[in-house]
Amino acid sequence: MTTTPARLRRTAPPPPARILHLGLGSFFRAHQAWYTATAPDAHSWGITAFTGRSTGLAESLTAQDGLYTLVKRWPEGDTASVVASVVAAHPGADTDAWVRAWRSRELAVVTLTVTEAGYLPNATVAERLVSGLAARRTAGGGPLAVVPCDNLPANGEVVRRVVTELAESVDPTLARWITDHVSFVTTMVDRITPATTPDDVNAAAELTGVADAAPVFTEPYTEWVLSGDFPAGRPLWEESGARFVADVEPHEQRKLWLLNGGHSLLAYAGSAVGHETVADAVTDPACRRWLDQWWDEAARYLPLPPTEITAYRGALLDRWANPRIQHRLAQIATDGSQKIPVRVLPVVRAARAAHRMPTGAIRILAAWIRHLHGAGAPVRDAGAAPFAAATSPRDVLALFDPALAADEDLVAALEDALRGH
Ligand SMILES: NC(=O)c1ccc[n+]([C@@H]2O[C@H](COP(=O)([O-])OP(=O)(O)OC[C@H]3O[C@@H](n4cnc5c(N)ncnc54)[C@H](O)[C@@H]3O)[C@@H](O)[C@H]2O)c1
Ligand SMILES: O=P(O)(O)OC[C@@H](O)[C@@H](O)[C@H](O)[C@H](O)CO
Repeated sequence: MTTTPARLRRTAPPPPARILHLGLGSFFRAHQAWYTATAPDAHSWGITAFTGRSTGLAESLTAQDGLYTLVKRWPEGDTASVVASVVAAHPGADTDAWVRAWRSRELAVVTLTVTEAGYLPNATVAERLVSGLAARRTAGGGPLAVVPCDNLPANGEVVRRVVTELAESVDPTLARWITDHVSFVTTMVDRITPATTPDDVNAAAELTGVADAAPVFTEPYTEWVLSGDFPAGRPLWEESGARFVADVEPHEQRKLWLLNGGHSLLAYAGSAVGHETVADAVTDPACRRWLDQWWDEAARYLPLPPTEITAYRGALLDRWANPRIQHRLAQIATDGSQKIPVRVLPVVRAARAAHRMPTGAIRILAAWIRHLHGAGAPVRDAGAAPFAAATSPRDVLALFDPALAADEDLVAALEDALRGH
């Protein structure tokens, strides 16, 4: 006799929705929602989450009361828990729910995971935030904190700038209200969370015996470093392992250059030699050599003790070698035009200022240019067109930064790398 699998259902009232999230996807559910759900005051902090546009995930989560299974993939096996912090899930197009959430007096924190491209001036994120803040002001709502959680340096400052500039152009009194009522928090986030596959959905059901249309698979490691004020309070995230610091920058540079820069190297150079996942590429001796060269170069400019950097590099190798995390290089390769400037170019500039030639960084740039012309992972990047149309390496550099294009030695080294020297 076959039995119908159990479904995820809440058995207790949900916590009040005091957090709003934009960018309901895998990473938010493995990271911010998990920190909230595992904090000792989880009963006081529920999350209303919105997708960018899609409807599927919001529908699946609504059908299971916002609950989902978080599977941690240890090298030796999986462990599962149910995350209960998401109390409502809406498609991004549900503007009524959006305005309602912003007008709520309970709302204290707004978190974001909208990809690097979401912070570009032509993206709709700033518009959505400004519309929400305007609705809040009209409703007489109180102060709150906006907490971006994308891989972007000084992400709090970036959001502050795009939101206040847009508000200023729409209604200068709204811009002043935002300055008085909204705190923009800067964060560094880390937890490798590949997109969930249909096989993962089956694996989660087998592991737990419960049908879940939207499980999330992630690595055991997690890190969250934050700096900024929370004028209306926040969950006790530090009890779940988050760190509150005066300056996020050194942590952010360590992570963006070593982890994300290393990922981009493998995504372009590793996929070009036939690798599909990070775990495959990192066990290839040639890729490891390229990685070590890039890490040695980037490490010179990190304002951190060498022992800390060495320990982080060792931890990264362990995390990436976990064969049970199927992190596809094609996923990491997306939106290179937004990622290269934050992951690679700061090291290029620092090296050139020190009269060094950053050969490891040049390898990443050359591999990315080849990728734009068909090598390795497919190109999925709305900003790629001008770079793909550039007729020389100098023109590619000029699109990023004219000062780099004026550096004759750097241009020559990039041309050499593209000729395969
Ligand atoms: N996956 C990871 O390992 C990881 C780790 C650290 C940080 N991040 C950050 O989180 C982001 C999302 O990763 P994910 O794995 O959750 O991806 P995902 O595809 O599962 O979810 C992304 C969500 O963001 C929404 N979105 C995308 N662009 C948007 C925009 N312009 N405006 C509004 N919403 C938008 C999508 O619709 C979706 O709801 C990454 O781009 C990265 O900046 C991811
Ligand atoms: O998520 P993205 O697209 O910004 O970048 C891809 C990966 O480099 C990234 O997701 C890392 O896995 C993550 O930043 C680890 O915390």
